Amino acid sequence: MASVKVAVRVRPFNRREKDLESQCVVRMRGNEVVLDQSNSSLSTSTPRGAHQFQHAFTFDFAYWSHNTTVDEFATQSKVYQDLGTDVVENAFGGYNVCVFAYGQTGSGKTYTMMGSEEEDRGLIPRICKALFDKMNASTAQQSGSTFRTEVSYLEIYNERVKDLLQRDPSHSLRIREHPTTGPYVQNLSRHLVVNYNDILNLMEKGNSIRTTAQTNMNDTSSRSHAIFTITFVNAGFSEGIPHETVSKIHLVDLAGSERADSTGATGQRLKEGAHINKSLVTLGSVISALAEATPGKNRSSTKHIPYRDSVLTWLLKDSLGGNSKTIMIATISPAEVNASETLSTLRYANRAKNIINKPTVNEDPNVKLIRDLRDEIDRLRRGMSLDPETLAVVQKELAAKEAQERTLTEEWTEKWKEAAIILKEQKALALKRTGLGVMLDSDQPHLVGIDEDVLSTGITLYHLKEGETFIGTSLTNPDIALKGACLEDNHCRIVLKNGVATLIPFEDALCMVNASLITSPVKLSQGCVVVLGKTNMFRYNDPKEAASMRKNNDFLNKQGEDLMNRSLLSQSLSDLRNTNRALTTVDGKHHLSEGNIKEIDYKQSVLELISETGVETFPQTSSNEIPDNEIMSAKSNFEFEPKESSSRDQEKLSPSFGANSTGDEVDELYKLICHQKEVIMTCLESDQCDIQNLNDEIVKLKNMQEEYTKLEVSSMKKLWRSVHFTGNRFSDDLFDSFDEKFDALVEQEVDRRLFQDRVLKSTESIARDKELERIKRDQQMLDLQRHHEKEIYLLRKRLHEFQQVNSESPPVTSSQTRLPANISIVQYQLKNGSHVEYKVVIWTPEETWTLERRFRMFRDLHVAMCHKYNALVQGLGFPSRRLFGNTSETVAAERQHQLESYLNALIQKCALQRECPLYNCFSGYRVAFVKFSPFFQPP
Ligand SMILES: Nc1ncnc2c1ncn2[C@@H]1O[C@H](COP(=O)(O)OP(=O)(O)OP(=O)(O)O)[C@@H](O)[C@H]1O
Repeated sequence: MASVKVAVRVRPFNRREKDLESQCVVRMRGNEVVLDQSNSSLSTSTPRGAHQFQHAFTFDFAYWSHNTTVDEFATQSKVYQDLGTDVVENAFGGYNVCVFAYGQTGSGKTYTMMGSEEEDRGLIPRICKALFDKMNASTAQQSGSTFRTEVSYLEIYNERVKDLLQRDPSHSLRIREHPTTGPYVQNLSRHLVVNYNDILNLMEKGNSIRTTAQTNMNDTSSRSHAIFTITFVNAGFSEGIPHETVSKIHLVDLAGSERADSTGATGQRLKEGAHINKSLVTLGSVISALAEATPGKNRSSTKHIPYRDSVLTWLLKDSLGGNSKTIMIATISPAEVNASETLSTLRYANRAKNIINKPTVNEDPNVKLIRDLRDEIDRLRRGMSLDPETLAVVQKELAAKEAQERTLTEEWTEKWKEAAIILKEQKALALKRTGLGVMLDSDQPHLVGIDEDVLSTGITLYHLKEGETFIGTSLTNPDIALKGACLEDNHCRIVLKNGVATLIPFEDALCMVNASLITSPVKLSQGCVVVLGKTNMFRYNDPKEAASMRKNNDFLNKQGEDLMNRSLLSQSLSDLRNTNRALTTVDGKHHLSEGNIKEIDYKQSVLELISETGVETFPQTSSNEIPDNEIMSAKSNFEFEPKESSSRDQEKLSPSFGANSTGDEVDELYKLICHQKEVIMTCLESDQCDIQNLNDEIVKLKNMQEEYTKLEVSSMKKLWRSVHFTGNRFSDDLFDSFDEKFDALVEQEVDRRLFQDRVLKSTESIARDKELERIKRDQQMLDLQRHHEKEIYLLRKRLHEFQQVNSESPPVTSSQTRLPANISIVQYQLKNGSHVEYKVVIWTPEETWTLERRFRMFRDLHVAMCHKYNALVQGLGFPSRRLFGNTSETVAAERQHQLESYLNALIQKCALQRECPLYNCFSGYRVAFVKFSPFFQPP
């Protein structure tokens, strides 16, 4: 049994409270919180009278974060030390934990739970960091424990549950109740995380989706309850006894309780507020009901707990009065204006102190059974020495228990080992999104399967073990089981030692590394291509070697040629086996040349294609050439072993084979291909080359070329078949015809590659030119815009001077007052590595001055303006608050534009208001701006 721990935190005055010159009515003495409340600050229900009320409450912790000047000031770090460290300890101990922040809107819940900038991080990121630090320390000490951490993040908005970590969080999820583990959200995504950064990224992603809005009380008010859940598994052996615990850590940032009048909510905001209040009222009822329930008695029979009355309480059922160690943080405002809401929060928190939970260690049931059996065995062993009469019975029982314990331990150990391997591999693997693509990466040496089967759709990644990894067919039960042509049962092994992988082929096994046949051990290096048998192709990756090569620019010099060979994955698989001869190096660059391609034994692949029909083919040779004597022997085979033939087959053997309809089709197609190439070249050479159009034409050409190859191969197949089935003489005509077709195919292939090379180069240069052109155009536009802005102001200045000289000139109309200045944010800079400062230039007809302002100052300006000009400023698109990444380049660049537009829109809108110091301003701009807001005070 453990009661809910309750902490109270008071925040600094916010701008509204400062503007109202509110008094601080909260005091703290140790863990006691005192609220001094005069009748003026009481709610309307309080009786009138000139009394001063004092309310004192004692909590487990009281945090004074109102002003930094006093010693008791509680920082984010202090709050973490008191509350967060316990959360981490309990998670490691296998307990469920829940931390939730409750309080009036704008009282500091999100600040306490999430925090903001690096040094101001709140409880959730600090807990996550400590959790991983502890896991890493435990792994470094080789404690034998393995960990698995998963996170999920949801929000309850208008009583609907949304997944904050899904691409499309618009749908709402259903809540179900498991008979033993309690309520859960069906289909909520769970994400495996292996380090702190993974968690931060997910948190940032969720926070950016979370529903927030601006209210009078808070410029980024959370309009939903958010539950960040970490599921943490800790498994391993200690002193020969297995242990496995699972703990759930719920970190909850509730939406704020609010009064419609103080938040200024209407429409959607009012509806949200009603839902928020409803669930918080239910939370209050649950807390009251639990607090009133007598500890020790069966609560459900004595008091109904209305968990199901709201989604929030239903989901937090276990955390309130159930299996969890729970902490409540009540956040309050120090101001007199909020005294009645502060009192209600303190009463709420005071009640929560009385909730008694029943936390238990969430141990794997099998592990628990093993431990119980061990205790039982120890007890039986002790009994053996004491009572010789019952010895036989005890011995029998002991043997049975020991056997049961052994089996269970073995089973668990197996499961644990497997889980540890999977976890290790999962740790090594990372799935990253890169633009439209998804990149599967690993930090261990591995082979990536390149499947020759066009129907295969997945990617296979094989990690290499330290030591030996055997590769063969499934018959020998190797580490990597493959199938395919020319694969030996025991094909090869890869030895990984001190980060170096060596491929050792078994006798007669067909293994190639970078297209060279290997018969003795070969060291594998980053990017090399391994072919095992005829159809299994892999790329070897060694992430450490790749990193060091990247660092030393090795891939640009020393191993240039080798790496180019490796990059031949873009070539067809048959070619890849012959890459050594497919390229020549001239001036360090690689070129495909006709001669080289002739050397690629293209004939070999065509022969392979033909052989698919089951027709005898020329035997293969290691040099991939077809020696004349082999052809002669094939010829004689056909001559001396005649086979029966049909008259249809006979027809096909006609010497005029090349002139049949297929031949015409081929010729026609060839012409079309030539024409298509013309089309593409014309498109490339034109100034208006449209890339999309070009791509379509290239696809057409590719299809034609494929069709051409297909037709040629099929005509050759027919030829072969006719020779085979008729047993006819292998005439010189036929042989020439066959040879001719080979040549045509080879020529076509050479042509295709040269053309492809040419198109590629032209496309790249077009794309580059277009990009440069675009950048130049943008720059010119920008310069022009700046120039115009300057000119407009000079003209306005002259107009103004003219008006002053000529006092009879007509008064300025309000439409002329619209733009008293123009504001540009010309650059931003990272200061002291901790925050970004934006350089703001204010151009007025009189003068120009420059300011350096950080984001926080813009926000203060916005809050002040909202307060002063209200609805006018609300919709101006002030950039939303980011919890993390404020110092990142992307966020700063994005904000630069947003803030610039915001400032210009702000002065445009406000300058039209009579009460605004910029209204009808035609001189003394600087003074008017400073009066408008101290933000514009020149340095
Ligand atoms: N302890 C604190 N120290 C400094 N600033 C604080 C503190 N607590 C809150 N603030 C500031 O007060 C403002 C409101 O805080 P926050 O957004 O955390 O309130 P909230 O209770 O989460 O509000 P809501 O319920 O509307 O979401 C923020 O600008 C925040 O930076």
